[in-house]
Amino acid sequence: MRARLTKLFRFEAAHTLPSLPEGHKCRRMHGHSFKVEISIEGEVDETIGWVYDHKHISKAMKPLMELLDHGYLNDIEGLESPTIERLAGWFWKKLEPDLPGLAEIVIYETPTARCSFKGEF
Ligand SMILES: Nc1nc2c(c(=O)[nH]1)N=C([C@H](O)[C@H](O)COP(=O)(O)OP(=O)(O)OP(=O)(O)O)CN2
Ligand SMILES: [Zn+2]
Repeated sequence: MRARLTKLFRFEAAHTLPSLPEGHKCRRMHGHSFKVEISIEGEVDETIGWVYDHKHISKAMKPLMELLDHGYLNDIEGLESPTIERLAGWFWKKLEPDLPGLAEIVIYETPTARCSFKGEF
């Protein structure tokens, strides 16, 4: 049996989008309550009944959450122009080495806007 396992995280952060045209409201510094869904896929271990302990996802995310939460995203290496697309790619590169079967990352920037990414660079 194969299954997909998803863990949800959230962080608060400020950003600007400096590449946008002069006058665009997103060039002004502002903040979001970001939500991040990390999904892995794999075979379910027949004895234990899980793909792997979702604690592994939390452990891999901990240093990233500490870096991002209440931070200014533009100051973080690789996030100089922090759209949700860029954030999704950034999370993928950071997490892939530690999370076997990483399948999808979804970033919510507002209640109505999200980006999903499956590792296709
Ligand atoms: N493709 C993307 N488009 C936009 C991004 C992004 O990362 N990728 N980001 C932004 C800004 O961060 C902006 O702050 C988002 O806020 P807003 O435009 O107000 O978003 P809403 O979902 O609330 O927009 P409504 O259309 O008013 O519902 C902008 N675009
Ligand atoms: Zn924004």
